[in-house]
This record gives sequence, C-alpha cells and structure tokens, in this order.
Amino acid sequence: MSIATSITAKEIPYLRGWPLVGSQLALKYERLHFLQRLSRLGDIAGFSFGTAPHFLVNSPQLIQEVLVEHAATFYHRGRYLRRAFIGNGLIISDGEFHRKQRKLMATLFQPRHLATYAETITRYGEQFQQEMRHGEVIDLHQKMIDLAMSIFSKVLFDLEIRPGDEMMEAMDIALAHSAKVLFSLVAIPIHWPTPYNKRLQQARQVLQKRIRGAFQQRKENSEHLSEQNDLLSLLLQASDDEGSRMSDQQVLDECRTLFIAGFETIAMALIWTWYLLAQHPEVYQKVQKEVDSVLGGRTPTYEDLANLPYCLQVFKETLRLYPPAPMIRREARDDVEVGGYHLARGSTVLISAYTLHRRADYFPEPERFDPERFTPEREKQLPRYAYLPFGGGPRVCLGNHFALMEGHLLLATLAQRLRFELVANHPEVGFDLEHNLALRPDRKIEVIVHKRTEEEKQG
Ligand code: HEM
Repeated sequence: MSIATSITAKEIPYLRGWPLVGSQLALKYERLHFLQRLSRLGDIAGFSFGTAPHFLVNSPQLIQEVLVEHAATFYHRGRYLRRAFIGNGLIISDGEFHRKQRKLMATLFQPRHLATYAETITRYGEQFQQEMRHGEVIDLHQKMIDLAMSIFSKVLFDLEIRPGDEMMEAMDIALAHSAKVLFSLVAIPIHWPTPYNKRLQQARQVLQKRIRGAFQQRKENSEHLSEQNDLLSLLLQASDDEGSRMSDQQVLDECRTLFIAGFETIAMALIWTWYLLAQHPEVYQKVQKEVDSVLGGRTPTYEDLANLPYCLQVFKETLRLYPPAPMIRREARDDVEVGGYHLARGSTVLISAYTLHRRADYFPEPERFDPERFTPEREKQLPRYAYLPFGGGPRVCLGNHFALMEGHLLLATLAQRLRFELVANHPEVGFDLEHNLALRPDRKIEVIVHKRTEEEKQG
C-alpha cells in the first residue's frame, strides 16, 4: 500500500492502521516495534493517526532536509508541555524568539563553564563510589537516577538533592505526562479536577516551589551572582548583543526546560552504559586499562578527557544502541517537498534515532555493541545525520557537549574503582517508551558491586 501525495511527487509507502483509531494503539502500546516496522518500508513511510498525515523519515539525507534545510517549515509543537510544565522555554519557543534565546543560552555551555561543571560531576561520582559496599546488590536504574538528579540539581541550581527527595517524584510525573500527551488524540484539560490532574498539579507545585526558591535566593544575593557558576546564576546574568537580559519569567521557564530536557536523558544514558558494560566484560576491561594507565588512581579532570578516547567511544556506542531521546517530532507549516516526496501542510514527521541507528548500511550488525564503530577514523566515515542522539539543525540539543562530558567523566571515574556484575539469570530488560519520552528499561536492573583491588588495577 502506498500514497501519492501530488501528481508529480514520488509515492510514499504507507502502513494502514485500524479504522477510526489508525495507528494510535500501536504508537501508544508498542511504539518501538511499530517504528521499526515503518522503517522497513523505506526512507520515508506514512501511517494513519488522527486526521493529519504522519510520516517516519529514516534516512540521513531526508533528515537533513527536515531538520536543517527546511527547519523553518518544520516546527516543533509542544503546547501541552507548555501549559503544564515549561512555559515558553527553549524546547517550545519558535522563530526569532527561539533563535535569540538559543544564542543567549549557548553561553552557559562555553568550555570555561564546562570545566567547572566537570569538577561537580567527578565530586559526586567519587562520593557515589565511596558509598558503595563490595558485594552489595544495587538497583542500577534507581542509583543512576539518583546520581544524575544530584549532579544536575547542583549544576543547575546549586541545590543538594538526596535520594527520596520530593523533586524525584515530581520529575517522574512531569516526564510521564509529557509522554502521555504526545500521542493522545484527545487531551483532558489539566484544570479538570480528576485524580490524575491533582497529582499533576501537585508535581507542578513542587517543581515551581523549589525552582522559585533557588531563583529568589539568587535575586536576594544578586551582588554575589558573578561568583556563582550554576546555570541559574548564569541565566540571570546572560545578556544579548544590546545588553538586554531575560525577564524573570523567562529565566524560570528556561530553568524548568533545562531540568526537563537534561535530567532524564542523562540518567538513562548512564543506566544503559553500565548495563552494556556489565554484559560485555571484554569492553569493560579495555575501559579499565585506559583509565588505569591515564589516571593512575586520580580523579579525572576536564583536561584528561582528550586522553580517554575509548571511554568516549563506549558512551557514544551506548547512545547509538539506546538513544535516550529516541524520537523527534515536527509539523509542516506549509506544503513542502522532502527528497522528492510531497508532504502536505499539517503533516507530522517523526525522526527516530532508535530506527536510524539500526540501519545496517551505516552500522553493520546493528544490534551488536561495538565501541570500535566510534574510533575517530570510522566516525568520520559516517554520513552526516546518520548518528543522531542529540538531534540536528537549529534545534540540536543545547546540552550535547555537557551530556557527552558527563557520561565520559562518570564512566572514567566509576570504572576506575568499581565493576558491576549482573545478578545471575538477570532477565533481558525491555524498553518503556510508552510511559516516558526517554528510552527507559522497563524493570529493575540489579547488579553486584565489585570494588576493584590494587592487584586488579595493576592487571
Ligand atoms: C544524553 C543526554 C541527552 C540527550 C540524548 C539529548 C537529546 C536531545 C535531542 C534529541 C534534542 C532535540 C529535540 C528536537 O529536535 O526536537 C534535544 C534538545 C534539547 N536538549 Fe538535550 N539531550 C541530552 C541532554 C541534555 C542536557 C544535559 C541538557 C541541558 C543541560 C539538554 C538540553 C536540551 C535543550 C534545552 C533542548 C532544546 C533545544 C532547542 O529546541 O533549541 N539536553 N536534546
């Protein structure tokens, strides 16, 4: 089955869904499986969902057209997120306002700031490993969420958040809600007094209270702002070429945005990294050999990263197999041609790093975990937009350098001191893309902690 969307345009293969609901159930309950079925139809494939035409675009060339060349035509729709949690933050904003905000916010991730965030990351990493006991069984999933939350709240707001903090649950509710509304044909207004909305409002209040608290504190001590290096303080000081600053409301919206965009993605990337390493001892040994020879027992610094290339390869390969943000969504403002295919105004385009990263023509034996794919020489041979964990074009992830640095540093810090072994007969984990935006394991991942001895380190 295929559809020709104009007389001259090429035909787009099409996957027909159920009458009335189209592919809604498949997208809601078996999203990854459904996206993979679509990707097998070709570089672009259509499916039915609601009244608007929907397409999965799965080739580097077409993705470049959507995200870069026609970036102004394909916009990012996020009105439900806006109402509920983010206001008009960077993920939601559009056009000239987005461009201006992006420029302002890029200053937060300059190398001199990254170097100070690096110190926070390794401090928390060392604290984490010190608290581990040899032989104990831990829930890797929960521990990585706790670690990522502690680091991110420190970097973002200079807040100390410990496991069990109310922020954890509030974030979970916020993220699950964002995912729920993304593929619902009917959205219940959030001011209706349903039990679900009550929980949502409570979560929103927790996030607002804590973020406003940190914000108020900066405002009251504004004379010390320039001495502080957390992202909130930098946002308050950021100014454009004419010297204008963001309004207070905008600063708050951007803080919430950074939190929502950055925390869960990093946490998931860390979980998948350790899960894969526990399954591949030969890769783990190579990581440990590298950290032992470069660091010799000391805590890594930002400057060390250039000398730890294998650790970075491992992290990049993890993001290929399990991209924490596995789907990007855009809508066409106007009729548009993409790769000779005609897409009508109002069409929705999905881009899935999960299916793209499984194209065997770019990643032979795609299900195999193989960090050698990311040696500098081999990475250079990949076509642009074949590897897309952070998206691309004017909306490419703002925190991509930060995220790579955090993964790289934590890998080096922890691998030097610890080894994780999956408990015997651990079931294969599945993916929970139905309840959250990020690619999450759908169950506990239990591992046994091994603290490395000096003999082990000397090989
Ligand atoms: C491994 C971790 C991460 C992954 C895989 C990831 C992935 C992504 C992707 C795919 C997008 C593009 C979405 C789109 O085009 O619609 C994005 C956007 C964004 N990310 Fe990340 N991200 C990560 C970490 C972070 C961190 C740590 C931060 C903040 C410190 C962050 C902040 C943002 C922001 C603000 C945007 C919106 C950019 C815009 O629309 O201009 N991300 N991220």
